[in-house]
Amino acid sequence: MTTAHSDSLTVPRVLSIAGTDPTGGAGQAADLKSIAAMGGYGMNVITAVVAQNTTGVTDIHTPPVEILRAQLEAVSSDVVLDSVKVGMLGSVDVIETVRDWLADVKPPVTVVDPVMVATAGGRLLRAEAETALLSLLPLADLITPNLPELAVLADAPTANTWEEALEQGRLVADRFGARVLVKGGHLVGSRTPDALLEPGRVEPVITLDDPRVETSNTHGTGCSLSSAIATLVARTGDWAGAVRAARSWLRGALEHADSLNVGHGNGPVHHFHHVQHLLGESESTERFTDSLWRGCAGVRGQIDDLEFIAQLADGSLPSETFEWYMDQDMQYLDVYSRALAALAAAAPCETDREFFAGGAAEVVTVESALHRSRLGGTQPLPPSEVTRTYTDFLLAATGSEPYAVGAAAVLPCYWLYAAVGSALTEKARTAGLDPHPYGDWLATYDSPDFQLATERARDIVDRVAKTADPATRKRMRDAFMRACELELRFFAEPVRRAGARPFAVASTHRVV
Ligand SMILES: Nc1ncnc2c1ncn2[C@@H]1O[C@H](COP(=O)(O)OP(=O)(O)O)[C@@H](O)[C@H]1O
Ligand SMILES: Cc1ncc(COP(=O)(O)OP(=O)(O)O)c(N)n1
Repeated sequence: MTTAHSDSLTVPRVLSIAGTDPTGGAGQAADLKSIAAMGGYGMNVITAVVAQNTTGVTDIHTPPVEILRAQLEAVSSDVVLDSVKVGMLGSVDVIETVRDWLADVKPPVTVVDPVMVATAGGRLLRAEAETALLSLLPLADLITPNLPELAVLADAPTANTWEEALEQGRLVADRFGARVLVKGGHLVGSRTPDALLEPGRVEPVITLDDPRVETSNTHGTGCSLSSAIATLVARTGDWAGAVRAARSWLRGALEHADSLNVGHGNGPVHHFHHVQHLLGESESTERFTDSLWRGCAGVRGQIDDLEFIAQLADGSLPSETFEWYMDQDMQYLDVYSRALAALAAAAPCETDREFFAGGAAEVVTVESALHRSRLGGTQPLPPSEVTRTYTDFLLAATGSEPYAVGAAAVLPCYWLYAAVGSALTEKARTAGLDPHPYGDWLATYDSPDFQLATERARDIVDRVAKTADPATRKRMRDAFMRACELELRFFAEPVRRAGARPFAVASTHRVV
């Protein structure tokens, strides 16, 4: 067949004739995504309804050929087809119906992926249909078999080396008078070569060879590649260029496959990895901690609205309420210092170790000094239920959870205090209170040193999140949110308690 393309063909109309995959990684779903990803307009005719997922095929229903013929007729009687990609056919009847339709319609581009077996397991072409498939292949412009399929077409054992694969490819191209894309995805080794062969020609038109992408999420790569080529060649007529561009796109899809988190077996590739940045939340631009900060916006709003915060800002907070808060905060900080020391011990690098060890010491010396000077050397009250819950959580997160989760758990104590410190200082300045009754407390958290420490804590969480697996990132997110909620309760507790019963005033503190 010839390739009739037009330079003005900006959105090629591409028909996929294929089976289904309800998990969306292979077959008709992969074809439509790949066609769209390559800028084509995708359409599809279903050959078989396949019960499959990322772990294998469990059942196949083949609709009557009358409905297949009716689908083919419906689309080709209405739409001009610029390209057709043929995938799973399954049975002799289906093959013959599609073959007769192709012979009748003569699409300008026909790419046949001779689907036989799903890599995850399960036959997709009945054994007795293999011979019938051979009768359809002369209608193809390009055949894209994987190595086991190539062996069936070449009537030979599956190739173990690239040279053997090329030899079989030449034979198949000559036998069917069609281009063959020999694909090395099933070769053992660190590279994945592909070569485009033409009938009557010994040397490949083009050979492309890259290191294998380290991922087990390769479900549907063959379907995706063949429909991408079918789309690109319809636009340009350049087979070698289409193979090169489709392969390069597929490589990106494989590199981003692990980010999808679909299924428990060999998951799909990320067909739209190249446009992810248009969603405004690309992995490359948004910091992990930015998404955490957005996630705790509700809690931050509740903190801002607390009476405790409003009264701290305008200086109207009763001194005994502030002293009770300081008492609990001192107890909290003693534990927080131990949590930071645990992170220092678990830190994977010197920079983190130095940061958390320094933080542990700083909490004891600077912040506790502020508290002690305010409380005048009194013995602490029993910790409130909120204080105990928060400190127990921190010790568990930094003592028994992975380092990444512990680092996320201690971050709110830096970040929320830095935010509250700056906002309150600003409000206090606006209120014109000089001296402010709690000015020394505000200055501690608004100080450049504390703001810088907060930035460094964020950097650490962002860095460890980059290499964390999705499950750990979720635990980091959960730990961060839990700590934010406990911060809210911690800030709310002094006023809530003051309203609940008379205050245990400073005189109840025992002198050290
Ligand atoms: N891990 C991988 N890294 C890079 N390219 C791969 C990888 N696995 C498959 N490919 C490429 O995906 C395409 C389809 O591969 P293949 O596995 O041979 O076909 P099929 O999916 O039909 O079994 C080929 O271009 C192949 O080189
Ligand atoms: C309906 C359907 N068609 C084809 C396949 C095979 O997909 P393929 O892209 O060849 O790759 P694997 O996922 O099998 O490696 C399928 N599974 N389902």
